[in-house]
Amino acid sequence: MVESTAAVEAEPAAAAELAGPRIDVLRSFADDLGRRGEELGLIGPLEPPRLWTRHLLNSAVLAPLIRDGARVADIGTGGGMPGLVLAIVRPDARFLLIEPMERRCNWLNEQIERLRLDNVEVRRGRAEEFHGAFEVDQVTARAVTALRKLLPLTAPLLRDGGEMLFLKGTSVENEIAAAEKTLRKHRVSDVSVEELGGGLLSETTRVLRARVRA
Ligand SMILES: C[S@@+](CC[C@H](N)C(=O)[O-])C[C@H]1O[C@@H](n2cnc3c(N)ncnc32)[C@H](O)[C@@H]1O
Repeated sequence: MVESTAAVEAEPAAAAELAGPRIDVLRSFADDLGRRGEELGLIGPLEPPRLWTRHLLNSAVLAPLIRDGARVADIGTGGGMPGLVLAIVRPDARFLLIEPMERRCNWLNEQIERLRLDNVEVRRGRAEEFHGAFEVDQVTARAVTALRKLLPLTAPLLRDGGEMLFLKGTSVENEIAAAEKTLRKHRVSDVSVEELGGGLLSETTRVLRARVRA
C-alpha cells in the first residue's frame, strides 16, 4: 500500500470541542483518511497538511444545525465530508450518504463498519435517482455543484418544511443571485448565509440555509 508522504495536520484544539464525546471516533476516521485518502483519490495531495481545518472541522461545524433526531441526506459525500463526519458527531440523527462512485461508496461502507456507526447508510447513485424514494428533514452538500444545479437535485428529497444546509465558498452570494428563478421554481424560501466556526477555527465556514415548501 502506498501511503501519503505529506504530514497530516496536527489536531487543532477546537476538534475536541466540536466533536465532544465523539472525538475518539473522529480521530480514528482522521487517521485513516490521512493515511489512505490520497492513494484512494478521496483527497488531493495538498490536503493532508490541512485535513482537520479544511475538511473535518469544516464539516463538523454544521453539527449544531442538525435537528434533534433528524433524518438527513448528504449528497455527493465523496470521502466523507460532510455526511460521515456529521454521522460521527451526531449519533442521535440518521444519515443517508448518496454517492455515485463505487470506490467512494466502498470507502464509506468500510468506515461505517470499522467505526461501528449504526446511524448511517450509503446509497450508491446520483441524487436524482432517489427522488420520490424518501423524504428527509434536512439535506447537506459540500463541493458538489453550483446552487442553481444543486437545488433541483436536492429539493425533491426534502419533506415540506425541510431544510437545505450547503457548505459554500466566497461566491455564495453570486450563486444565490444566479439561482433566483430556480429557487422560486422549487419553492425554496428563507435563504440565508451564516458564518460558522468563528472564535473556534482559523478559517470560518459559510453555510447556505434555506427551506422548502410544498
Ligand atoms: C468534489 S467531490 C466532493 C466530495 C465531498 N462532498 C467533499 O466535500 O469532500 C463531489 C462529489 O459529488 C459526487 N456527485 C456528483 N454528482 C452527483 C449527483 N448528481 N448526485 C450525488 N452525488 C454526486 C461525486 O461523485 C463526488 O464524490
